[in-house]
Amino acid sequence: MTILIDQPELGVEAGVNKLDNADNELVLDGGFVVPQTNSFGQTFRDYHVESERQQGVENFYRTNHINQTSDFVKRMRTEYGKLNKMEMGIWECCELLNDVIDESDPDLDEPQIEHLLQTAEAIRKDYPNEDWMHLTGLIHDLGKVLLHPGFGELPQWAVVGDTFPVGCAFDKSIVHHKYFEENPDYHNSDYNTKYGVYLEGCGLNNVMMSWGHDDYMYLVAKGNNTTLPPAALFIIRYHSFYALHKSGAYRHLMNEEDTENLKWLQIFNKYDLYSKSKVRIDIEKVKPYYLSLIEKYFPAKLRW
Ligand SMILES: O[C@H]1[C@H](O)[C@@H](O)[C@H](O)[C@@H](O)[C@H]1O
Ligand SMILES: [Fe+2]
Ligand SMILES: [Fe+2]
Repeated sequence: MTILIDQPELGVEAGVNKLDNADNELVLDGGFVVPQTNSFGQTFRDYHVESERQQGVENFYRTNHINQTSDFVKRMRTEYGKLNKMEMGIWECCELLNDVIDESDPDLDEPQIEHLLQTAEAIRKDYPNEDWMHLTGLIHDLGKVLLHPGFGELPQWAVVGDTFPVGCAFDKSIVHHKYFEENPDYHNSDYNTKYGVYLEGCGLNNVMMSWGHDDYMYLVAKGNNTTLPPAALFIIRYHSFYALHKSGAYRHLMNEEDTENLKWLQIFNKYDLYSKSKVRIDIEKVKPYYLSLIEKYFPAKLRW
């Protein structure tokens, strides 16, 4: 059963379907107003502006780009696909993320649980009837538990940051692309062409993505027989694939189903990205609603 409770104020003005309001803030499909700047007063996803996080984020991408090889991804998918690391419920996992900070993110330095709820609540404001999207917002980053000791305490470069296909050429639109020059796959002629090991229109399901929280959470959701719709699984799996959903690269690998799902991902992305603000959510107040969604779409305990 889904419990309906009042949605707390998110601290944003109600808007209508228009592009700009008087303060030049982007207004999305409903009431959620996109802020112009992140918590640090900078524009979102600016990887070059001088800020307290810039150097750390750039170092992060350097190690990430050097180490994410086709071989590495194969090993990780096999190992973590076993889902034999832990047993726990979805909410338990949200709480585990309480002390995780993401070093790849120039826009956010808050505990992850805040980000999960901010995303979910922002979506709920504009899409009140799509409860599957609310839950997708809540769980999309849960794969970051890979950073925890119980999961082998993987390094940040193997868990967070934007993702990209391995096994074919790294697109120029990928953040800090120059660091791929130190990745062995960059010099491997099987892997460094436009198609690499893939065929035109083969479908993203057949493409190996750099290893991280997206693909892991996808494996967890699928392996535990979630009843969430395919679009939700697509969002979870590719939400960090900015080269695709923001820059339009790698479309030659997509099939028709991917094209349909991509529309939902692009809607989702606005809430994932622009809800990163200092707006606080009263966790205890919204918890009963999310527990009811978890019960609707997941078993009580999952294998991780
Ligand atoms: O730094 C961020 C963060 O790690 C997000 O969770 C991920 O989805 C983004 O793609 C990434 O750029
Ligand atoms: Fe993410
Ligand atoms: Fe996120």
